[in-house]
Amino acid sequence: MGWDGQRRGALVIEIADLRKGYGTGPRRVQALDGLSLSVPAGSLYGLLGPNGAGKTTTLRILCTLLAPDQGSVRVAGVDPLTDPRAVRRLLGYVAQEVAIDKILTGRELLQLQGDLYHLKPAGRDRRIEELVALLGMADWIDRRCGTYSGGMRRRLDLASGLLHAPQVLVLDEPTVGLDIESRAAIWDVLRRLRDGGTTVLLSSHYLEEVDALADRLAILEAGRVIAEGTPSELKDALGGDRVTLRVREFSDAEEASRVQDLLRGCQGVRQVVVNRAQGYSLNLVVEHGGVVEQLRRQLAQADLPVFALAQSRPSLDDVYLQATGRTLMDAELAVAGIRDPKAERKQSMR
Ligand SMILES: Nc1ncnc2c1ncn2[C@@H]1O[C@H](COP(=O)(O)OP(=O)(O)OP(=O)(O)O)[C@@H](O)[C@H]1O
Repeated sequence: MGWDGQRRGALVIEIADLRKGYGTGPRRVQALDGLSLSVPAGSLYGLLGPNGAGKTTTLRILCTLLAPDQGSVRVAGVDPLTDPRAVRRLLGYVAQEVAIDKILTGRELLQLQGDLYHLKPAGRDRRIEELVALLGMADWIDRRCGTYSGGMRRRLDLASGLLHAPQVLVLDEPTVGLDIESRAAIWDVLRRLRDGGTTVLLSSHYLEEVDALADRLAILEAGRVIAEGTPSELKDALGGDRVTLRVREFSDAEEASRVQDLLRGCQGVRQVVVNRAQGYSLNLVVEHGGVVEQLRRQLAQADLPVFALAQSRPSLDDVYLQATGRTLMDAELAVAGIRDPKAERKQSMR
C-alpha cells in the first residue's frame, strides 16, 4: 500500500466530460456540465470555486460515493464505477462534515476505522502512532472526542482518511470554519504529505488557501472548469503586475494627463487609467519588474515627483473576475439564497 512508485508528474486522476444532474423536471439542477480535469501524481491540486460550483459532486464521484450521469473517471488508471473497491484502497477521502462519536476517544475511533480497513492490530496501532506524530495529536488523542475543538476534529478526520496510507488524499473544504492557527497546521501537514509523494486534491472556496497551497488549480464555475494551471501561470496570463502611482498626495487633471502621456510612452506599460476618485492617481499594468525602475527614472527626468507607488501581482480573484465577470465573493452571495441544504441532504442520503 501507500506510495508505490506512481511516477511523479504522471496523471493520477483523469476526469473527462463529467455530467451529473440532481432532481427531475423543472427542479433539476445540472451540478456538473462537462467537467474535465487531470491531476499529476505527487502534486497538491486545488479545486477553487464558489459554493454550488460542483466541487463536492466531483469529489464524491471520484471517491465512489456517487455515480455520474455521463463521462469517465480514472484513479491511477482504475475506474471507480467498475472497480470501486480498488479505488477505495488507492484513495483516502476527508468529507466536509464527518459525524464523530462523542463517547469514544480519538484513538479508539481510529482503531475502529482501522478494523474497517482490515488492518492487522499491530500494523494498525503502529500506523496510528505515526499519524498521531504527523498531526500533532499526542496531547489529546486519548481524550473523548466530545471534548475536541473544530481544529482537533479536522485533524482526526484527516488521520482517518490517511489510515490506510492512500496514494491519493481527497479533501472537501478541509479548513472551512477553522481559526488561522488550525488552518496553518493543516496546510503544513498537507504540504508534508505531498513532499512525501502523496497526491493531494482539495476543494476550497478560500482564494488564499489555494494560492498558498496548490501546485496547480482548476477554477470551477457552474459545473465546468473555466481556468486551469499553476497559480503563477494563471496570474501571468492576465498580463503583468498592477501598479498604482501618485505623483502627489492630491494631483489635478492636468498633471494626471501629463503623467498619463508619459506612461503611455514607456515600453512594457499598458492600460493606463486615471482614477479621479482617488486624487488623480494612475492605475496601470506593467509587464515585468524592471519596468517599474525604468518608469521611476523617466518620471525623475521629467521632474515629476513620486508620492506613492504600489505594485501588486494580480490575485486569483483577478483571475476569477477575468474568467467570469464577477468576483468570487459576489458569486457566493448570488447562490447563498438559492440552495436548500435540507433537501440536498435528504437526496444525497438516497
Ligand atoms: N443532493 C443534492 N440534491 C439536489 N441538488 C444538489 C445536491 N447536491 C448538490 N446539489 C446542487 O448541485 C450543485 C453543485 O453542488 P456541489 O455541492 O457539488 O457544489 P460545491 O461547489 O461543492 O459547493 P459546496 O462547497 O457548497 O458544497 C449546486 O447547485 C447544488 O445546489
